[in-house]
Amino acid sequence: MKAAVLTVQALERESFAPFGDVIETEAAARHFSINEGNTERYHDLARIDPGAEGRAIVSIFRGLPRALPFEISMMERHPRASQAFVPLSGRPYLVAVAPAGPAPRLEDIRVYACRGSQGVNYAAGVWHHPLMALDDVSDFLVIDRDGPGENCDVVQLERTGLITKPEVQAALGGA
Ligand SMILES: NC(=O)N[C@@H](O)C(=O)O
Ligand code: NI
Repeated sequence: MKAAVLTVQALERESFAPFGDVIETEAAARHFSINEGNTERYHDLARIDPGAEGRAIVSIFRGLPRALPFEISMMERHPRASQAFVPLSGRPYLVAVAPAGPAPRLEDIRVYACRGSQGVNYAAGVWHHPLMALDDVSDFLVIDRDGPGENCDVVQLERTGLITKPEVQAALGGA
């Protein structure tokens, strides 16, 4: 069956809330001045959850750019813990997510175009596609879990979806 073209939307806090957190200054519920006024603290932006017996770890993922159009044919989840991606290279990237729970169908998937100033934190169990960098090799600071037990389930989609360049450009505002 031919892959269906997926709608791409701009990442913002409210619409992403069912899947986790957006890590950006605009998403801060609280921010306040520290260091004698030299620094503004955008406070508590994401719920980092290493799960029972887990330890939160910090890594850097160096992702090769995905060529567009890109076919979404699988999704994964980390049932035991959250996983956060914060872009370090300042470039846009893509996120595809579906609610935690049963294996996602194509119609359950939401695709977001993320600016290089926006990070995401997937709540534990939220289905997502592995890192989708765009345009050039890009680094991401990743906060997720180390610990006992398997923490990555993968599913193949019965119907695949296509992420196209026009959809991505429209969501990024032509950026
Ligand atoms: N495998 C791995 O650590 N990366 C994925 O979890 C991902 O979401 O990119
Ligand atoms: Ni992951």
